[in-house]
Amino acid sequence: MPSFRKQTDIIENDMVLGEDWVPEDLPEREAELSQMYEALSPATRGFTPDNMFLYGKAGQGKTAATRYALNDLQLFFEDEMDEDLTPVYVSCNELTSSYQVTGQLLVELDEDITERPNGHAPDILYSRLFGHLDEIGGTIVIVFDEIDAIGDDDQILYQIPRAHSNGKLEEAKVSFVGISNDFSFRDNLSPKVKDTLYDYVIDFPSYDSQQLRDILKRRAEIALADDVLDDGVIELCSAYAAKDEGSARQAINHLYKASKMAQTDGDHVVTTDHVETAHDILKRNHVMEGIRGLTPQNKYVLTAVTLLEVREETPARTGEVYPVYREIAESVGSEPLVQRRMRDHLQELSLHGQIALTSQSGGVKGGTYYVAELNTGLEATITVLSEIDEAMHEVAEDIRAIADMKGML
Ligand SMILES: Nc1ncnc2c1ncn2[C@@H]1O[C@H](COP(=O)(O)OP(=O)(O)OP(=O)(O)O)[C@@H](O)[C@H]1O
Repeated sequence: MPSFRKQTDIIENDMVLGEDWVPEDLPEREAELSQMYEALSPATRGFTPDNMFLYGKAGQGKTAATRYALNDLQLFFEDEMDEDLTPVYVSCNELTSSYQVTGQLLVELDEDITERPNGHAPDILYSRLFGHLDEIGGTIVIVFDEIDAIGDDDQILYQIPRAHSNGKLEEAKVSFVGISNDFSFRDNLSPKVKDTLYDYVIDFPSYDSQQLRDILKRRAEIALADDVLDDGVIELCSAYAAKDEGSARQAINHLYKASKMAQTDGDHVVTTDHVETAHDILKRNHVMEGIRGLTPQNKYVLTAVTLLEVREETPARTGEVYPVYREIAESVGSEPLVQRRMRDHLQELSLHGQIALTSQSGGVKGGTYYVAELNTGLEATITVLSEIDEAMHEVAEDIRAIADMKGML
């Protein structure tokens, strides 16, 4: 049973290590910020700022830079301008159409609207949106995070820049910042949207290990007590993040988790051992999140590959995975797919990173074929599979028993 015990004072400010903290300084993003300031600068002369798209992998400071620039512009407006600057942040995650994004914008702008409107004609929704924006007035910058979720349904990116000339907006000067991890999104916009946008496209290249170290040092100075980090802690957190995607979020999470562990253990110093353990936990959480998001069929196919793994029968060909998958699907009361469809699921799992598919040539008939093996931690995978439901729990625990017996865990 857990119990409370006296903790040491390693972390002085948890919020500084949290996701919403906006850093006071982003020296690694000076070049990107200066392009962003250029795009926003028309606002300081009373004109509509230019639209922009920010691209880069996860944790590269796109959101932090946007908040930083807009906070700064807001201060400028307070001191120098007769009108307000209003930033509006919308997460487009899971919003797959311009209609849904417009609905979400209405929810953000109007406190009386608690649910995204549904069933109205798009024009009505746009009129309501522009009516609200005009009521707010001044300069408004809408930040669309994960804008690529809308796919090719990109009307909203046409509506905003054209709203004045189409007579839909009278007062407010509105532009947007689109944030995305998908580099091809801007190129794949419809020609109508591309023609309308006067935009900046700003790339955020991935941080290297040295940059991640600098980011961590600055963060540790504000968040942690003095002299609580052992030699090598910052370096190890940065190295783990750099080895993956160079995400500052990942580096900060390693430091935060390791510091929390040291603190709850009653230690006075964070050591590289704490970082190693933090890394294992974060990696495991990541595996778990990935598996939880899979469809049931994907999970059965993954279970089959996991069983083959503990039987030491991987890498396995599709034809070898299939009977195992079939038996698992049937044992949990699900209709098995035909082999060809199951192969599609193997491919999906390989795209998501849970299994590795390697092509091999030769075989009886010649040509190439694929072999599959597990690409995630065995124990974490079995644990998540066992949490799906009662039937899967039994299957997964049988797999765990074999792995245990063979000393694989
Ligand atoms: N140059 C930097 N200096 C200090 N902190 C940074 C820097 N870059 C990123 N961070 C921090 O890293 C974390 C992730 O950054 P942010 O959310 O801006 O990434 P992002 O590129 O928007 O990622 P995503 O696409 O996943 O949303 C935040 O806590 C942010 O404050």
